[in-house]
Amino acid sequence: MRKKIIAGNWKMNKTVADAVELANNVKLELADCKEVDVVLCPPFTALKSVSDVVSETLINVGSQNMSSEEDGAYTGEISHGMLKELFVRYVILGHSERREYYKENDFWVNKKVIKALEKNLRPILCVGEKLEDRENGNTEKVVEVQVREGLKDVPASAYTELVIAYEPVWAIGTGKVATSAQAQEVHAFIRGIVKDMVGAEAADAVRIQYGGSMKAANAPELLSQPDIDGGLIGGAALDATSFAAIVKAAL
Ligand SMILES: O=C[C@H](O)COP(=O)(O)O
Repeated sequence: MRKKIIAGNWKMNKTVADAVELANNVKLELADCKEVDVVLCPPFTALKSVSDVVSETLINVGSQNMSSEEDGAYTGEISHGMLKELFVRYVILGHSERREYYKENDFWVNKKVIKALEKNLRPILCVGEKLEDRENGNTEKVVEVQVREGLKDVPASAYTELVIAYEPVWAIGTGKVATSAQAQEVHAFIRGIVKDMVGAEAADAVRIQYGGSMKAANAPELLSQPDIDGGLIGGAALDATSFAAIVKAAL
């Protein structure tokens, strides 16, 4: 039985003061939540403060990116060591906004996934098709390449640690949520690719989150699908009550 995982991706929102307030409000609702893995992913600037707020709770902290390199002359980058020092446990990698606006490609995303696993951080690998891919019938083709390339050379034993987030780009921040049937179909497809890559045991163990306009109202149906193991939440994670309602839907 896979434990559900609900992660809030705060994206480029929240000053340190706002982040502390939000984390405190989430803590009031979810500090002792054992049944679901809860992860807060604030901007880099608020990681330390949010880690401090949730330090005595079961809530995890994640970052929204990570460098594939160790350290050195990489202006603007943040390394695994810097994140671990702030008690970061999860790293979102290959989010569609990074792929689209910062031209991150599967090669670099894969390097980051490998580095994160090597350093005992848990990658959340984001994959998903654009609207034109879906309209042209290319959803599976696009998602398959992102999964195979993003997870290239990852051993079967690591699939209990990593998380895949299926985020149809057309559903992100648009209010257009994939239907539970559409999402389930792609999640089952992704699990099939993992099975083909590294075997049935890893495919059964890997957690696959859905992301894209998930909120309290649609979460119960999405989360009741057999291959949907959680959510990567954007907009609805910026409010503690709505985020907590999604976590409660996963119980
Ligand atoms: O990382 C989160 C996703 O991009 C979903 O964002 P959203 O819930 O605002 O659509």
